[in-house]
Amino acid sequence: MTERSALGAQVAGIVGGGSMGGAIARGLVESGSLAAERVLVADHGQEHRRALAELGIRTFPDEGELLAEEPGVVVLAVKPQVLPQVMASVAPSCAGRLVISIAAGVPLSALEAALPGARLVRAMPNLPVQVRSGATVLATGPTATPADVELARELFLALGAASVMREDQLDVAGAAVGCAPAFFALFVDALTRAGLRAGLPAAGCRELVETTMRGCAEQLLDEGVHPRAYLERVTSPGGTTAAALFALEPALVEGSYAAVDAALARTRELAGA
Ligand SMILES: NC(=O)C1=CN([C@@H]2O[C@H](COP(=O)(O)OP(=O)(O)OC[C@H]3O[C@@H](n4cnc5c(N)ncnc54)[C@H](OP(=O)(O)O)[C@@H]3O)[C@@H](O)[C@H]2O)C=CC1
Ligand SMILES: O=C(O)[C@@H]1CCC=N1
Repeated sequence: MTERSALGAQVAGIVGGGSMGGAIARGLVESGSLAAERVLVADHGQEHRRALAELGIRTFPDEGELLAEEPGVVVLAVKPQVLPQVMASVAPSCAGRLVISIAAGVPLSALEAALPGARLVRAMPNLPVQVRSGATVLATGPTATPADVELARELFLALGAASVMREDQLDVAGAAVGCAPAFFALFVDALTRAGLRAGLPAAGCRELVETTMRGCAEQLLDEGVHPRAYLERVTSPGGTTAAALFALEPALVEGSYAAVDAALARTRELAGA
């Protein structure tokens, strides 16, 4: 446990136990990175609290009671729209503490203004952190020490991949990678519906698509093969995949560019809100 001892000795207090806060809490506990009693989660929702408490995680109905436990690391995992009021409430307890915000679009400058004296890191994770296959980008301001950055990186490394980048790159990562689980789920759903429409039986159609997606992701990662080279393995000259790609590629490429641009535009709106 030498490499993980810095994280393993911490108490992490997560404010917001919804989709992402809950996924981080579960990931930390289920990976064995933090003992369940070292993970504290505040959430308004009784159902969220009950599900997390089943894992042994200590839960609280609001951020005040959680902060009273003096966690070494505070993770702010509420929606950007409610973050200002949450920060106003936690500011006095966060001075001198490491605070990691995962809120999309809320810049370090806004966090610094709202949380004087806190040591601040921004993180942009994605949903597979819950199964320790997430991808997180971190950005830090002048208030965070090198040890803080290392601890934040260790925390998200326990949940998948984690890298430190500039803050503007973190925003792009949010648009391209933070949102990507929704893009992939949409593609699975669309392909399933296309298969059904063309005559596959409903039972099992989605499973075929999902199993294929998992297998492709494993091959791409395990072999380190470039996506274009992988695609060519499937594509016979004059064959069925070539015909399909001719139809799919323009829409998918254009749609992906437009999706990331739209997410980034919304990120910038939230930053100005
Ligand atoms: N979902 C994702 O894939 C990703 C999300 N993010 C960021 O994570 C943050 C959270 O998003 P997400 O998890 O999707 O949102 P959710 O709405 O699923 O979770 C937020 C939770 O926080 C609770 N909450 C709000 N205020 C408080 C409070 N003062 N005390 C305790 N609990 C509170 C909410 O309860 P209630 O609604 O009842 O008030 C809700 O259950 C956002 O800032 C988002 O930008 C970043 C990357 C990916
Ligand atoms: O939609 C959202 O606000 C969050 C941020 C990144 C992914 N989901």
